[in-house]
Amino acid sequence: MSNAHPYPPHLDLARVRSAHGTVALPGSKSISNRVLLLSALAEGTTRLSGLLDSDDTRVMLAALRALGIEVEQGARPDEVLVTGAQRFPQQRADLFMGNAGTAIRPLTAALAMMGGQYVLSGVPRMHERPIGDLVDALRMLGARVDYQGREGYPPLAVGCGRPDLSRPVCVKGSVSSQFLTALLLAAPLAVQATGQDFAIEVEGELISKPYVEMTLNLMRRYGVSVAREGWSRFVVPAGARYRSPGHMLVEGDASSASYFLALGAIGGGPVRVTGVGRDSIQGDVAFAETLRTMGAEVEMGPDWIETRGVQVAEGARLKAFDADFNLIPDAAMTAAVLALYADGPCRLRNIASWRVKETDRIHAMQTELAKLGATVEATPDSLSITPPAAWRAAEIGTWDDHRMAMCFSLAAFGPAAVRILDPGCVSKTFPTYFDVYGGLVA
Ligand SMILES: O=C(O)C1=C[C@@H](OP(=O)(O)O)[C@@H](O)[C@H](O)C1
Ligand SMILES: C=C(OP(=O)(O)O)C(=O)O
Repeated sequence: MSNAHPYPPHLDLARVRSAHGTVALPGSKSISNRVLLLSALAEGTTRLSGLLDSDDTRVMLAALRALGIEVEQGARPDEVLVTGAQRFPQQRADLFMGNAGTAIRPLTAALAMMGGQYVLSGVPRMHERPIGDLVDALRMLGARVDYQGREGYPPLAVGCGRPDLSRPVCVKGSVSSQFLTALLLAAPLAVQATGQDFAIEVEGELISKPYVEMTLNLMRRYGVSVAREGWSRFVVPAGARYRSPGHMLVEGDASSASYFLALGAIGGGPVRVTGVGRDSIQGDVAFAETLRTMGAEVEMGPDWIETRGVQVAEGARLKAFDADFNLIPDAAMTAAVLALYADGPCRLRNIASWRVKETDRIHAMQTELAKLGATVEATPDSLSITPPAAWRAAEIGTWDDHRMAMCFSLAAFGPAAVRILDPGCVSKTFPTYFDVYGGLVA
């Protein structure tokens, strides 16, 4: 993992009035880490193009290499060739997963299905992010997974259990959808041994549903079709086995797109992002609809989105909103900062998962928006934001959360000076974010 942060310890944002231009998006984090794992578990070699290069994908790549998977650089810088092994060649490894939920959760499930001697750990915050619901499900199957520190959290030790997939397993879906995603992705590794279908039942409410849809879509491209009954039961067929599709093009990241689409909505525009559009398999493209309800004009093609809007620096306002953001938890942070420019109080509902992500995002967002002069009320699962009557200059803490840094860049359209602390934390998913941002605003 590169620690070469291209940014200084803090960044004083230039006050800006307008935004326009076109951005070719970096690859989707969620798709990149899924297809890296799927390719590693598939028969054959997969050429992955458009892969994201950031902390989250680097920890996944390093883990796969440590597990004995052959990964070669492709002909282009954003291309790798992954040669799959249906089992990981290395039976022992210590794997550092940074703060990447999309790496540690699916890998834990895959390693537990195979058995071996593995340790998975991460940065201190990763050791505060829950994984107990996944571990419970894996143990129910007979896998061996032990906590090395606090019960319910990484670091984890995976041992040699004997997962038995002939009975259904239950997993809770209310804390993170990544636990269900992890079980789905890993199931074909053990289902072959049983000669029977394997059922996963979801207990309680499932959050962040579009990410599960993305998992199913990508599994299909690798030859495994999962049958389902709504969101409560998923059946992986007997004999399921991953086969390389040969080539996979990773879409641009729809969550990263949200910052630029927001720039078009508050800086006049037009701002166009390329790499995601109408044909995307990422739920966060629905953020374009959120912008529409705030008054922005949105156009979409198969693989691009363009926004135009008002100029908030000239005193224009976005329309206030009150909405359920459970389906787009990541892009929802962008909406929270846009509330600074709304014509009335705004509310984000059903976002409890924010509390267990890179930081407690409800608390972090409340703290930093308040510094700028907004009135913010938080509940366990919602945030109400009244735009500032009088803006105040602020040093914005980013809480080691890439999205805090990226979405607060939108505060530069306000009348007060804004300093972003530790802007380098964007390296989790978008190492060059502030350069791209700088190319769009004036
Ligand atoms: O499966 C995925 O790729 C993701 C699922 C979401 O997490 P939750 O299911 O924990 O909300 C999202 O916030 C995360 O950035 C990526
Ligand atoms: C929640 C996020 O990441 P993770 O994949 O680590 O859960 C995120 O990127 O906003």
